[in-house]
Amino acid sequence: MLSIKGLNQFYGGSHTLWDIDMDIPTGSRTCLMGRNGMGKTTLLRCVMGLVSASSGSIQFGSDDDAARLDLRKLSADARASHGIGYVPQGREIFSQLSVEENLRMGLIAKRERPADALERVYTQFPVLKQMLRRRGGDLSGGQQQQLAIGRALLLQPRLLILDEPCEGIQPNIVHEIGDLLIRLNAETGLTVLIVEQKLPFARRVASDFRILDKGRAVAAGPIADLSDEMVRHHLTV
Ligand SMILES: Nc1ncnc2c1ncn2[C@@H]1O[C@H](COP(=O)(O)OP(=O)(O)OP(=O)(O)O)[C@@H](O)[C@H]1O
Repeated sequence: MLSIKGLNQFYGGSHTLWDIDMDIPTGSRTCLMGRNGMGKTTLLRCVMGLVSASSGSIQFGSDDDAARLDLRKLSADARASHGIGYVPQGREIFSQLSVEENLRMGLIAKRERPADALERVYTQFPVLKQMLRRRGGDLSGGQQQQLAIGRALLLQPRLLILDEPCEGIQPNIVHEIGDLLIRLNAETGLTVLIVEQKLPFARRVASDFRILDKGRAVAAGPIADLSDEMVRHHLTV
């Protein structure tokens, strides 16, 4: 679904991502892990076109898709409309806009009737329907996260990328978000790429893991192969 090869990225003179090779299989729920500051958000932002890579390739499309897209040639907007949904770290809800207005911001590139797309999201997140007129800033952290995920799902992505969606959210909502990702993946085949530092969540929700350490991809495999040794070496603070 996503194939990254030889990717390097710099912030000014600071070399942040080093020769990253990483495959995200179609239909997987892959958890990108690593300690703080190791480059996880930067890698997601390279995929979304929000920071530019200095070299390497990022290909997107089904594994048997002859017409795979070279994402580095597309603008950030075009990447979203080609089927990549993104829930950024910190959610980026417009706090002065209503829930409905926040959702409509996700529909800008949509050809389908907005009402149908919105109804689909309300079915997945009934709490959003009850709160349509509330301001985004008045929602709890968990409700804001559901709003951010709902907004990303409006364009019916094939790949959903989430950056630490459970940060600052109460445990029962964290559990619900995990259930939602598992259900969407099972029912619609949505491929999920998630940055998450909480091990129990990763072990419950992910099918696969990838680890970044000091800007390098150092370990990968099915989540069942994530060993205590890898955790100690690359993840424990
Ligand atoms: N806009 C920026 N300009 C300069 N340096 C940056 C910028 N954003 C991040 N960095 C640096 O790049 C490195 C990787 O940061 P990044 O946020 O990608 O890591 P991360 O693994 O997502 O960390 P966290 O878990 O804390 O979000 C860090 O050293 C960080 O300080």
